[in-house]
Amino acid sequence: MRKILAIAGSDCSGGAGIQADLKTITSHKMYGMSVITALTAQNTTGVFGVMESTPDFAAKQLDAVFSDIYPDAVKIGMVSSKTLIEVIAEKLAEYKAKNIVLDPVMISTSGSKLLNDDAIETLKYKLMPLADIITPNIPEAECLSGIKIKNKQDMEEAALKISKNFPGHILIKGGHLEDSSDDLLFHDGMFSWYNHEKIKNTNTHGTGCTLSSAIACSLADGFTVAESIFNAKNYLTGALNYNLNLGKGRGPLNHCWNI
Ligand SMILES: Nc1ncnc2c1ncn2[C@@H]1O[C@H](COP(=O)(O)OP(=O)(O)OP(=O)(O)O)[C@@H](O)[C@H]1O
Ligand SMILES: Cc1ncc(CO)c(N)n1
Repeated sequence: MRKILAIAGSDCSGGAGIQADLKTITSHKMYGMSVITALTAQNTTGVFGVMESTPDFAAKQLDAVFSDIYPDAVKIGMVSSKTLIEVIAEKLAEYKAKNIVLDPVMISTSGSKLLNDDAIETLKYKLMPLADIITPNIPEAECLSGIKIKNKQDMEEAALKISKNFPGHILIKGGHLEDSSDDLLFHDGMFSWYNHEKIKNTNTHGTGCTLSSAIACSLADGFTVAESIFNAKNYLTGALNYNLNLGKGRGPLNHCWNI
């Protein structure tokens, strides 16, 4: 049984965060574990409150997991503060965690801030170096690169800029583009595009969390990063295509589609 650890925030409405991660991991028939970095009060319409874990308590959770059931892959999502990022980076290095997928969560689909401004540098220089792959969406790639992204050419330019500080795989997700949702992978000087038909479904809450967890599952199974992205996109397409329609805003995905 493959074991996957998700380090992320809780979304009480079940669409994003730890809930999306654990649903994705279970749908892959793997064993999911969680280190919860924050509780959020949110639903399909917005984020109404955030209560962070203390850094000490996050460290205790990481010790409890790593000292007992060593994960085959780790997905990192929402980590909102500098001190939390620091403690997570220290623990992942101490335990020599492998197959690390970092989704640098900054803002929710509904537009709420999930990362403090003073934590961006720590994310860039302490957590990113530990990751095998980072999966920023367009606003996150803009923040990491300092480039305004309006089209696919800008995505390539942003990836090149991010690669100056990060040698791993950079997947810029295109879900926020108007006329496509193509994702760009940059690694070792090479661009690869994951072209995909844009599905007519506005219920996209948790797509980013789902994609990064699904990538972690395939990495744990021994697939390469490029293969893992391909598998994860297939999983995500199934969950989006189901057209689940819950809540009054941007609803969640259906993780039961392939069980
Ligand atoms: N309408 C769509 N049709 C097909 N794929 C989509 C669609 N919307 C998003 N995706 C895919 O979902 C994944 C996540 O993309 P997106 O850019 O929305 O991430 P995100 O903003 O981090 O997600 P989240 O809503 O969880 O914050 C990408 O692989 C993207 O291509
Ligand atoms: C807890 C959490 N993590 C990530 C996101 C981004 O979708 C969210 N909305 N909530």
